[in-house]
Amino acid sequence: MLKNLQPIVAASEKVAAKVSRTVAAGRFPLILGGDHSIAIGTLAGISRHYANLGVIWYDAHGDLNTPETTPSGNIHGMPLAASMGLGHPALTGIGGYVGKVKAENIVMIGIRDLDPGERLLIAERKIRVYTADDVSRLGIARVIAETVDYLSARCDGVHLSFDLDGIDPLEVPGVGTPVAGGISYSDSLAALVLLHQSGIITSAEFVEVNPLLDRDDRTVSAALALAGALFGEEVDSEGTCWPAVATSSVTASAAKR
Ligand SMILES: NC(=[NH2+])NCCC[C@H](N)C(=O)O
Repeated sequence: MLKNLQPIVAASEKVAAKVSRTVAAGRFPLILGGDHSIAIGTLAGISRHYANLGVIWYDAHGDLNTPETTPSGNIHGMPLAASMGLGHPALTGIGGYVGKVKAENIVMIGIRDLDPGERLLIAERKIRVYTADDVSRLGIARVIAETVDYLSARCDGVHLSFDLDGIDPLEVPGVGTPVAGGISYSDSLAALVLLHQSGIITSAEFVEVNPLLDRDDRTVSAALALAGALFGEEVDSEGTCWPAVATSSVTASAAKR
């Protein structure tokens, strides 16, 4: 059983059409979710403009389930599979074509919660994965450098699909499916600075921000700072990004007075 299939199909078609127009107009599509099912629409809208769209999937989860493998029926666990052409035809066919992303053009970062069917798919299709543990072991700078090298050699555009649950939930609690042991917020911010410097990112989305589950707006602020970093906003020595802290530092210094 797929939960909320019809409303998600309708929303995905709308997102796909709008995002496609944005790319066609030569502008940078930035999509803010919403749960990760939104990626079905964004990738459908973007990929038609590229021969080999690369995807960086920054996430705790694989989101590679199909109706056969899903443990929950939640479509936000399926967007990457659907974009590869696997799953329910109503989802794989969004935008009027099937197969938006090729397995060899995907790099997953932060992964630490995979269902059995997802593990199988990753192994079969040889999808490139950096787990959260790989990031601690290799360092974020090396992971991003390898990702940039790998994708820039084969892709004519790169979409960043950034799920806030890729970051450790102790730092960003406002997500629906938190998994312990995530990438630190400061490493994540560093990743976005490095991606900005690489110049390879041609579209991006930030998803799974749920203000109802947030504490002290931490997740909302993090998402704003990460998006800012992707566009070259300055990050200070503490790893905070100016647009997100501008108000809070003013309040903090006002409070001290
Ligand atoms: N975008 C997400 N938060 N996905 C979580 C997916 C969790 C689980 N693997 C499922 O398919 O139900």
